[in-house]
Amino acid sequence: MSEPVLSVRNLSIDYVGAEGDFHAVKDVSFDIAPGEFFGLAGESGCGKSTIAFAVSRLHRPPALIRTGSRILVGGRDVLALEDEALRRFRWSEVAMVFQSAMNSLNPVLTVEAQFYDVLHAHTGASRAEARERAAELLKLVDISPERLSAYPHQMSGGMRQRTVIAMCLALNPKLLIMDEPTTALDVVVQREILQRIDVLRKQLGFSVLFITHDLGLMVQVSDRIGIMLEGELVEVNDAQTIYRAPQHPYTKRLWASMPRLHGEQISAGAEA
Ligand SMILES: Nc1ncnc2c1ncn2[C@@H]1O[C@H](COP(=O)(O)OP(=O)(O)OP(=O)(O)O)[C@@H](O)[C@H]1O
Repeated sequence: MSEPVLSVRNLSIDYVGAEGDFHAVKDVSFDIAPGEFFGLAGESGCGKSTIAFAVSRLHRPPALIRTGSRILVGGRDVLALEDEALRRFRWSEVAMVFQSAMNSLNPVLTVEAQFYDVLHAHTGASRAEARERAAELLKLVDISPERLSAYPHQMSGGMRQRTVIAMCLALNPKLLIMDEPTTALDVVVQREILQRIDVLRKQLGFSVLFITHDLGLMVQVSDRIGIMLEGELVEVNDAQTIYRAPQHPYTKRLWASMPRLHGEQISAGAEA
């Protein structure tokens, strides 16, 4: 495999509390290759978001990354980045779409003004340059450039979410992290957005770390999938193996607990 875009090694994260520490992530290691779509699945509370926040260096106390943990992006030690390097790292190397990202747009600014803020701060773009780039980016996510003058409340939830994704792609990041990016949207819109991301990552070459509870959806869009259980990564395999021949008993249990897809018995869960 060529040099990974993301390399997580022995990552352990605690939430430090007065009554003791809670071990949310326990000695987790995995790699994501250039252009790869990597899914992270597991039940609520197993530590998926905690990993996503650490990789973006957005974790805050009481989260504490334990000594010996390593996170490398393009070979650079993310945990050692200081202020200015960290500012450049965010957006340009790793961009993150949050669970409720569509509500993270500023309600009192037009879409154009929000693109300008990001592009001007990171590339020094003028208003005209930012407008041109923003129009290009909106087209990538199937939004007409006419929407540049819209305010967030004038767009549907799906359109707002696609706008956030377009903003995340503004500086050509190597890695796009999506933590339940479409959970609040209806199923058809969810799938359309993920299919669009899939086309874009093939076109633009970025990698994706995708987090969701929906294992069925994850299998459809991911190349490889990691399964987490209570802070540990218990299985990493290609998506088809996770679906057809899961190795870990917990992966089998996850399938068994899921509703059947298209009326078809999910063989993996059924055999478990
Ligand atoms: N700020 C915090 N303080 C204390 N414990 C926390 C904090 N944030 C998360 N946790 C705990 O850490 C564990 C992992 O949480 P995390 O949000 O990473 O899980 P998750 O797998 O992403 O869950 P979900 O799918 O529900 O988002 C959970 O048990 C959670 O309660």
